[in-house]
Amino acid sequence: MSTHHRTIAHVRAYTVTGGGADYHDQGADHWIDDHISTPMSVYPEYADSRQSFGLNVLGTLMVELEADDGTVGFAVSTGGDLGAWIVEKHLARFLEGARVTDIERIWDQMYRSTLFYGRRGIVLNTISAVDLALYDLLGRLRQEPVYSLLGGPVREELTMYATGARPDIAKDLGFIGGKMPLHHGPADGEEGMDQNIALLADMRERVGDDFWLMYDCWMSLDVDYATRLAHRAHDHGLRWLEEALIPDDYWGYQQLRRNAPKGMLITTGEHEATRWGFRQLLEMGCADIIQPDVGWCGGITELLKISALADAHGAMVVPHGSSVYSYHFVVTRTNSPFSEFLMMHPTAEEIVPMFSPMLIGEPVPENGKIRVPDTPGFGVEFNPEIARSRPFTH
Ligand SMILES: C[C@H](O)[C@H](O)[C@@H](O)C(O)C(=O)O
Ligand SMILES: [Mg+2]
Repeated sequence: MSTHHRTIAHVRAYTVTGGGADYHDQGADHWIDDHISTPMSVYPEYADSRQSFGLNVLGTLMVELEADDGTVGFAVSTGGDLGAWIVEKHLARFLEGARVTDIERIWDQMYRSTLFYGRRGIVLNTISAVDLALYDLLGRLRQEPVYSLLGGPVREELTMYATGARPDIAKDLGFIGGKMPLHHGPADGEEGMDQNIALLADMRERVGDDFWLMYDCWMSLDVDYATRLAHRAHDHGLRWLEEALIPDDYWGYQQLRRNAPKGMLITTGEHEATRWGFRQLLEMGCADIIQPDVGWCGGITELLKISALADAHGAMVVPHGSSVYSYHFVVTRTNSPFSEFLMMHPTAEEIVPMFSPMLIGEPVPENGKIRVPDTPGFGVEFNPEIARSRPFTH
């Protein structure tokens, strides 16, 4: 029977804790939780650790789809119990019995049916996970990698930059640039601002003039602070300033991009979702690079639309994290010239797979490049040694 006639027989949603797709859920003493500037830094009791205000409360959501011939596709995103409930109690009805190839209709039904409580956030993370699982299933049924389903690769391998505390080590590992978390925001005053600049200056000294350095501000600044930071950081060759403001402040981003020194890129979109959210960013001229996370913005089905919109606006699309799910997309688009690799080693000194230890076969950069797996679907398997639970059924 051709794939076109295959239907989805079973939908199952599992949750997993301890790293993986919820990569912020790490142990103690990890660089990713070490006094990073956040929107909660205005409250001193939550300034030292993001886990202290609950960044890791969600956990990983794993969606498994089984076709009527027993073929199983899966995907993971951030979503935990809440996502599992949405899949089992609400979205499963649009999947079971539907044709595996009806991806567009399924997305539309998931989106429309959840509008009264959805639109973005956890609901879009969940819709994304289902959509990615559908692509994985379709790839496995057709025995093709997902990038082939998307029109095929436009390049042989991906060029990667690293996000972590040690751009100097990232340079030695062959990455094209290093993005550091910003440690101090407005609540830390001018002293904090000086420390931000001192760290950047120190890194610039270590990596030389040609290596890209970026600051990830994780939604924690205001326009005035971000503008001043951008101008001081420009003296040290900062390539881009990322997610300086809260995602809802489109007007602030518009102003910041106007204020930024010539040559410095303003980037955002990691916590934005759907073609409509990105339309707002693009039409208002908020960013030079948009950074949708394919596990949060609506999945591949939505990222295709977001990417086309961005292309027409002359903006690059450099997806946030999301491992194989973004690699298969990025390799098919000319307006996504490079990719992010999140350094999940506790001190960012070694390369470990981004969603480690959850996936088997997850590719890692070698000399700063990734070859996207050509095995069916996204080319990864769920690690059977990882405990998962199924909190709800239907
Ligand atoms: C390093 C940042 O604070 C975040 O943890 C990370 O998720 C991010 O924003 C990124 O762009 O990778
Ligand atoms: Mg970021």
